Parts: sequence; C-alpha cells; structure tokens
Amino acid sequence: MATRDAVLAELKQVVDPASGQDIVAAGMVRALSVEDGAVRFVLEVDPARAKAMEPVRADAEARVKALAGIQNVSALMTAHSQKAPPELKPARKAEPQGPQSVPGVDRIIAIASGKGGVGKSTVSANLACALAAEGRRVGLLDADVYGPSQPRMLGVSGRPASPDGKTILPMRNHGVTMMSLGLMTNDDQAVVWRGPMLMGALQQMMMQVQWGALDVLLIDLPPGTGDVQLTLTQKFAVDGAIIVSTPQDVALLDARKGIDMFNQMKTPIVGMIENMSTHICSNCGHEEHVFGHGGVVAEAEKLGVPLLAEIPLHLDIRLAADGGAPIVVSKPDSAQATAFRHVARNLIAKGLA
Ligand SMILES: Nc1ncnc2c1ncn2[C@@H]1O[C@H](COP(=O)(O)OP(=O)(O)OP(=O)(O)O)[C@@H](O)[C@H]1O
Repeated sequence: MATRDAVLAELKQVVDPASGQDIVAAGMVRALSVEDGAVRFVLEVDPARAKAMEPVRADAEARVKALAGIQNVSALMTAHSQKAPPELKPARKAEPQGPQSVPGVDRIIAIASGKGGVGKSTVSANLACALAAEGRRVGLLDADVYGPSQPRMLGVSGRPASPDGKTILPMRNHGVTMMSLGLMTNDDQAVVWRGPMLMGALQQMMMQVQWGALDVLLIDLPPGTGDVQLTLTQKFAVDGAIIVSTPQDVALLDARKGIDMFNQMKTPIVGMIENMSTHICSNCGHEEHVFGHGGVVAEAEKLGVPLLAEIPLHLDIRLAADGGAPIVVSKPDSAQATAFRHVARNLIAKGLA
C-alpha cells in the first residue's frame, strides 16, 4: 500500500513551471490525505494561472494513480488570493480602544497553559499543521516571549524580511504561515522584556506581519497569566482559548488560574487538552501514567469545559518537534498524530478554525 511519503515523493517530481520548484516545495499541495488506497489533495494556485496549471494538475493526478496500491485519486485545483492585507502604519502608542480584529484573519485562537513546559508549543505546532492538512489557511504566532520554540519546531530559520520597513513578511513551512518573536531577536541573547515592550511587540506581530488571508490564527502564548495574555485579550478579538495542561495537581492549579483569567476577560474557553497523559514506551508499547491520569478530565468536567484530547507522552512527539517537522507532518498516520488531527477536525466542525 502506498504511504503518504510515497505520494509526496511522487508529487515532488512535478514541477511548477512558474517558479521552477516542485509543487510540494512551492507550497501548492494542500489537504493531502492517503487512506485505504484513496488519495485526495488540493493544488492551490493563483487564479490567474488556473488554466495554465491544468496540465500540471493532470500530471500530478496521473503520477499518483500509477503508484502501486492506489485505486482512487482526486486532485482538485483551488484558487488562492494573492492579495495582501492593506498596509498598516507602525503601531501607535497604546490608546484605550476595544478589541480589534487582524485584517484578513477570520478567527483568533489562543493556546495557553498555566505552567511552563507542559507542551503548549508542541500542541500549537501540531494543531497548526493538522489544520493545514485539513486544508485550512492557518497562521501561527509564537508569542512565547520567554522561550520562543516555534522556529525549531516548525523547522524555520533566518530573519524575516521587511520589504518596506513597515510590514514584516511571515515565514511558511508545512503549510503554516508563521511568525515568532524568536526570529526577531538574536539566538544567543537573553531578552529581558518589560511590560510596555511586550505590549508593543505583540501589537506589531499581530498588525504589522502580512498574515494574508487566514481562516484562523493560532497564538502560542507564554505560560501563566501575564502582560501578553492581558494585552492579547484586551486589544484583540480572540474567539477562544485552548488550555494545555499535564495531569499533575500543580499544573492543574495553574491551568485553573489561566481559565479564570480568560473568563474574566470574557474570552470563551474552547476546551482543555491533557498532554503527557500516559507514557507509551516506544520499544514495547507499555503504558504508564507518569504524571497521574485523568486529572484534566476531572478538572474539565468540574469547570464545565470540553476535554479536546488526551495526548500521550511519546518519544516520537519530542523527536519530531525537535527535528522541525511535528509528528502530524512526519508520522501523519501514527496514533499520536491522529489525536491532534482529531482536535483540528473538532475545531473545524465547531466553526472555530
Ligand atoms: N506529548 C509529548 N510527548 C513527548 N514529549 C513532549 C510531549 N509534549 C511536549 N514534549 C516535549 O516537552 C518539551 C516541552 O514542550 P513545549 O516546549 O511544547 O512546552 P511549553 O509548554 O510550550 O513550554 P514553555 O512554557 O517553556 O514554552 C519539549 O522538548 C517537547 O518536545
């Protein structure tokens, strides 16, 4: 049976005549799914080139169809808008104003945790890639000022360009448009952020990055309930917050504080995700509850918020995150990836992404 990797390898043989790159590297292949010998994917193209790209689509379809074990291929072409959001002036001094939206961005979802190190960034990266795999136009803003880890997790490096000195071009990998404060500071420099700087940096990232047209922008927040969380929920129209926690009491105690803060700010809680739920040995598959079990389920029930997923503690999740291709991308058919894809589909079904 042909795997997702085999399909991708075949698609990499197809060249986009305009850029000279293969269609996968050119970021045109979206929403690829390989299930039981049936392959579906979308080729996202500039509307002006739709006609010229038809032979490319047909070639891609024929190549995949010729793979062993493939019975069915559906390759659709969709037009994506090249239009950038209107140019924005640099952020002005903070003025009292109601929550604003980000031009071109349909929804904003914050991903938060009470405590550091519970896997909030890992969840954000995987969720973003899972939403992209479902064909959503997704952005990820790494607002974790104390430890921006998205460049490493999404395999992105280099300094973002600013062609006009006012707006910033985001980076893109695995179908995700991303920006991180970590790309704006030097790797080896400890950054000491004070409140007003944080507010300015967040506003800039939200308003001066050319996000383009997005179905959803995920914000990977720093842990806790500090200035970034307050600025985000006061200044921007945040559609919901997802709280990530491990099952330990201490993590849950902090998660509860986070939920209280979002409630006070009138940001709806989309649900909780229990991370490092059980440990699954990568050698023998034995399961053990390193941090206890069921804590988040019980807490979610008590608080009346949905439990969106229980993600196991698994070596593959860490290796994938450290390697720059989250597990949803590197092992899309694994049970761990399925857990993230389930959350993505749930968010789409609820109209939140
Ligand atoms: N389910 C998991 N299985 C295995 N390793 C995991 C899992 N979730 C996270 N990790 C690993 O744990 C470490 C911390 O995760 P991560 O950086 O996502 O946490 P965080 O909550 O964003 O931390 P911080 O608050 O420091 O930003 C990383 O090395 C990550 O690869």
